[in-house]
Amino acid sequence: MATGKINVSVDNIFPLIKKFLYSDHEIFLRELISNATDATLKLKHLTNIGETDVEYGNPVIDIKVDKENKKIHVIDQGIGMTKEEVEKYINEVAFSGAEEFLDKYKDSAKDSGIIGHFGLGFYSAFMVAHKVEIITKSYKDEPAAHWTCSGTTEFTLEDADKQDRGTEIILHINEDDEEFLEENRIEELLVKYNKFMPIPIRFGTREETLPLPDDAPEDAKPETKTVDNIINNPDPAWTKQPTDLEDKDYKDFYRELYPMQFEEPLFHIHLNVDYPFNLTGILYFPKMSQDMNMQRDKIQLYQNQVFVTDNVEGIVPEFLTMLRGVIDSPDIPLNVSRSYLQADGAVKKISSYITRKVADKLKALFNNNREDFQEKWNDIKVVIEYGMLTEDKFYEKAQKFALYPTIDNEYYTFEELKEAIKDNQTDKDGNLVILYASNQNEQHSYIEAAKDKGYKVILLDSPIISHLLQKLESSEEKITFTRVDSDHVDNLIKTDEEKISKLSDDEKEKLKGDFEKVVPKEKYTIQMEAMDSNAAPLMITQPEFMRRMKEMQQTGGGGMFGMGNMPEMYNLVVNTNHPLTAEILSAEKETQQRLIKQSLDLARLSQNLLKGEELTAFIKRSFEMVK
Ligand SMILES: Nc1ncnc2c1ncn2[C@@H]1O[C@H](COP(=O)(O)OP(=O)(O)OP(=O)(O)O)[C@@H](O)[C@H]1O
Repeated sequence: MATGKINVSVDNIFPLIKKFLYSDHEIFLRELISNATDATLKLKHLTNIGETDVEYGNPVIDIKVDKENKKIHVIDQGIGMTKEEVEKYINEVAFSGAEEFLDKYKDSAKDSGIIGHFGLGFYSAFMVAHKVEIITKSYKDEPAAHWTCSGTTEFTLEDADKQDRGTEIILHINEDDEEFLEENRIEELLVKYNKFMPIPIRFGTREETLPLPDDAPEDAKPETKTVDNIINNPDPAWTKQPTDLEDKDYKDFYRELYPMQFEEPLFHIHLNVDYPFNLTGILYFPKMSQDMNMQRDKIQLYQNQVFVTDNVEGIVPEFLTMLRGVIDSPDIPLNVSRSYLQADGAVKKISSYITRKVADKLKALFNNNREDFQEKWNDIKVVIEYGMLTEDKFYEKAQKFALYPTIDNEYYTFEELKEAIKDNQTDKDGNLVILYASNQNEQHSYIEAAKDKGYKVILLDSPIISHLLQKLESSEEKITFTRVDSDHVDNLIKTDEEKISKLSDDEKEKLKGDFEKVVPKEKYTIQMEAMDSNAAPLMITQPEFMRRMKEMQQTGGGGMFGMGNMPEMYNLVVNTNHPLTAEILSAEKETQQRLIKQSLDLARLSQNLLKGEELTAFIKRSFEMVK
C-alpha cells in the first residue's frame, strides 16, 4: 500500500474548503455527478473516434444512499483512472487549482462559491464527508486503484479488485451533514441540479403502475412493475436543433421545466449561437398579468446541462427576467460575484444577444401573423414596454412592432398611428396630439366626447406607461400624449377657432365669483369655457403634466422630485353655454349655492372622486330633491 502526502503547499486545505464553501454545502453532489458525467462522455468520445475497442454500452450513473453505514456512493461506468492517474489528477492537479484558490482568497471570504471555477470539484466532497474513498478502474487494461483520504493532507493509494470499468466515490458523511442521508433530500438535489444532465442518473428503483387492458373488469387492480428510478432527461429540448422540434415539443418541455405551471406559454424563442460565445436555450413568454411580482418560475441557468442557478440577474436584461425557460452556456463565468458578472465582457455580449434575439422573434411573429400577435399583445405588452423603457437597442427595434390599440380594438404601430391621426389631431402649433385613456370605464364620458369629435383614443393601461410616454415624447419630434380627461374636449387639441360664448365677460366674471364662494379653492381651479351647449355643464379635469409626474413618482424613478407628494389638484371646467349655468347665474343666493354644490358633486361622481361620507350625503340630498 502506498501512502503519501498530497502535494500542496499549505498545511491543510480542508478547513478552508469547509469555511469558504459553507453556504453551498449541497453542491457536492452536483460536482461529483458532473465528474462522473465527464468521465462517461470522455469514454464515449474515445470509443467514437476508435481510440479504444471497449464496449460503451448504455452507461448510467448510480447514486446510492446507505443510511445505516452513513455513506453515499456515486458510481459511474466512465473512463476510470489508473493508479498513476489518481496520483496525477486527484493528488496533484486538483490541488494546483486549490493553491490558486487559496492564493486568491486567503485574505477575503467575500466570494463563497468558488467551487468548480478552480478545479476544486472533487474536493467539495469534504464539505459533507470526513472520509472519502475512490475505487476506480480505468478502461485501459490495468488493475483498479483504491484511494482513501480522511480530510487531512495524508492519503493512501492501493490496488483494488474492482473488475468493471468506472469509478465509485464513497463519502463517509459527517455527523453534521446527516440530512444528506435522507433519500428525499438527495432526490430533491438530483431534481434541482441534475434534471437535464446528459448521462442517465439512477437513484434506486420505483414502482410503475401498468395500464389496464381495455377489456379489464371494473374492479381489476392494475399491476405494478419495478423500474429504474431515472432522475433526468438526458436530451432536453434546448440541446436539439429547432428544425427537429415541433410546437408540441416546446410545450411539453415547458411542462417538464415547470411541472406546477398549468398555463400554456404564449410562444417560445430558441437560442442557439456558437460564436463569439456558446449559448443555447429556450425562452418562453408566459401569459403576463399586471402583477409584476409573479415571479416564481424563473429562467434557469445551466452550464453544459448542469443546473447552476435561477438567478439570472445580470446575464439576462432585466426586462426579460419576466420570461421563463432555460439558458445554457459554458461561457458564463460561474460562482463569481454578481458585480463581477455585470462587468464581464462575455456576459455583456450574451445579454445583448438575448435582447436582439427576443426583438427579432417578436418582429417575426408580428410580420408573419399580425392578427395572432395582436391577440397576444395584452399579455406581452408589459415586457415589451418595459424593454423599450430600459434598453435603447430594444426601443429602436420595438418601434416596428409595439402596438397602440384604440378603445375600439384597432391596432396601430406608432408610424401607422401617426399617419392615421395627422389630419385630424394636429394642433395649431403643429404638434401631433395622441389622445389616450388608461381606463375605459372610469374615463367613459371623456372617451365618448373625444370620439364624437372624430378623434382616435388609444388605450394605454400598463403600470409603467407614463414613463414610456415621457420617453416617446422626448425621442420623437412634435408629439404629445394627452389623456382624454386632462382637459375638456375642445381644449385637448388646440385650434385657432374662436369660441362663441353666450355669456358676456361681466357675466362670466360674476359667475366665477359665485362658484368660488362654494367650491374649495385648495382643490379646484375654476376655468370658464364656452363649450357646446349639449356638453356637460361642469366637468373635472386633471392636467396631463401634473398627473403624469405624480404617476411616475408613484411607480418609481423619474418624474419631478416632490410631485408624488403634492396634494391632488383639479380643474373645474364650467361650460358657460349650458342652460344650467345661465340658471345658476340668475338664481337666488340659496338656490344658487344648492345648484353649484349639487352640480359639483355630480361632476365629482363622474370622475369617481365622490366617496365615503360625502357620497352618502349626496345620495340623501338627491333623494330629497326627487321626492
Ligand atoms: N468519476 C471520475 N472518473 C474519472 N476521472 C475523474 C472522476 N472524478 C474526477 N476525475 C479526475 O480528477 C480530476 C479532478 O477533478 P475535479 O473535480 O477536482 O476537477 P475538474 O473536474 O477537472 O474541474 P472542475 O470540477 O472545476 O470542473 C478530473 O479532471 C478527472 O481527471
